[in-house]
This record gives sequence, structure tokens and C-alpha cells, in this order.
Amino acid sequence: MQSLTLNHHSVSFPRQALLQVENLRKSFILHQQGGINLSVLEGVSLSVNTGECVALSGASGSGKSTFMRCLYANYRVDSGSVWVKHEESWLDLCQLVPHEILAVRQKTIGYVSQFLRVIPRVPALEVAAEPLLELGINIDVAYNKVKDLFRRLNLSERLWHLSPTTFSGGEKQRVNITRALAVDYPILLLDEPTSALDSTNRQVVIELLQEKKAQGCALIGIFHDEEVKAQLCNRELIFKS
Ligand SMILES: Nc1ncnc2c1ncn2[C@@H]1O[C@H](COP(=O)(O)OP(=O)(O)OP(=O)(O)O)[C@@H](O)[C@H]1O
Repeated sequence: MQSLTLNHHSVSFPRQALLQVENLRKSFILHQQGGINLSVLEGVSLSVNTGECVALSGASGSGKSTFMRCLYANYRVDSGSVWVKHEESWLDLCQLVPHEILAVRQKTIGYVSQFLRVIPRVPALEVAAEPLLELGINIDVAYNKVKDLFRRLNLSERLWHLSPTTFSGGEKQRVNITRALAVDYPILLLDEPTSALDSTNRQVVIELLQEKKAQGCALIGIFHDEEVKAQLCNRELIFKS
């Protein structure tokens, strides 16, 4: 167990933990609708260990996506902490300034969103290799890693040098998955990573994610597909509406 003392408040981290959320609260103020305060997360806590996969479950509208966005520091929280182990130090994402958040996103937390943001004229190979190149990885090494993943995910070679703008939903999703899985992030956030895939490619993604777990990666995801959840997840965090 490692511990930190902050403002006289002691926080303990299990030795195997990579992410620890404490008493997270998040509400939205609906400025366009009379300033109504919509409380979504009311004190959520979670600890995720190396090699573990936790599913975020619960009814539609219960706050799964909101929680996931807080884990990626996309939302400012009302109170609580999101501790992440970043290069051997524990950092509270909720206290970081923007350039520190970018550093955590670059090296520590990968995010597979449901939709790929595409830039016209940038080919799939380049889109998927971008996070590796930003880390200073040699271009040939980066492209080879991406090509290996494209092959495993059955992304047709004729598409590699085209912009994903015109790709099908499932093709875009495989480029997006490759972008995140090419980097060795210690923590991966997954927002329905197989929602647009056929059963063959869905099984490939399950295998790739099982390999990540075996390498010690901590996975946190929203999986509406029960089969994917059953094969990957060690436990569930259930959100109540
Ligand atoms: N940006 C926002 N502004 C205002 N309210 C929001 C915002 N984002 C989410 N909400 C509200 O917060 C609640 C939780 O939404 P969230 O998207 O986190 O749920 P979810 O569990 O992921 O749902 P689903 O399974 O349908 O995707 C909903 O009532 C939603 O209307």
C-alpha cells in the first residue's frame, strides 16, 4: 500500500492499483432551462488494478458516459478525485492544468471513443500512427505496429492509404481501436469498442483486449454487448438512475 498526504487528508493506494476514484460528484447546470441543477454522479468511488477490466453498467442515463468523461478529464467535477498512476507518481486528474492533462493522455490513459474524428485527406495509416509518432517513436516502427493491428483487425489493405472520411462505421471503429491499442497505455478507457463490428472482428477486439490485460493494462469500459462483457470483465460498477 502506498499513501500520500494532501491537506491533512491521507489517501492510500493498493500496490496493484493504477486508477483510484474517490467520492466523485458531478452535476450539470442547465443554463438554457432555468438554471436547473442536474445531479448525475453522487459520490462514486472505484479502484482499478493492473490487469483488471471493470465494466460500467446501469440503465440509460444513469451516468456511465459522464463518469468515463471525468476519467479522461473531459469534464470538470464538482468534488472528489481521479487519481492515476502516471510514470510512478500518483496525480489527481481533477487538479491538473491542461498541459499536464495532455501529458497524462499521451502516456498513461488511452481512450477508445465510439466515433473516430477524421480529418479529410489524412490517410488511415497516419491517423492510427499519430499517438505513437507524438511519443517520438520511429516512423517505420510506428507504421509497422499499426499495419500489424490493421491486419489482425481485417482492415483491407486497399484502405490503409485512404482517408477514413468515407469508411463504414465498422472500418472507422477499427482505425479508432488501432490508434489506442498501438500505444502501451497502462490505462484504457473503452466506450462500446465493438458496437459497429461483425462477430469475427468483435472476437479479434476481445482477444486484443485480453492481451492488454495480460500485459498489465487496466481497462474500464462501457460494454452493451453481454458477450464482450462476459469474456473481458472481472467486475462491474453499477450506476443507478
Ligand atoms: N453535457 C451535458 N449537459 C447536461 N446534461 C447532461 C450532459 N451530459 C449528460 N447529461 C445528463 O446526465 C445524465 C447521464 O447521462 P450519461 O450520458 O452519462 O448516461 P449514460 O448512462 O451514459 O447513458 P446511455 O447508456 O444512454 O449512453 C442524463 O440524464 C443526461 O441527460
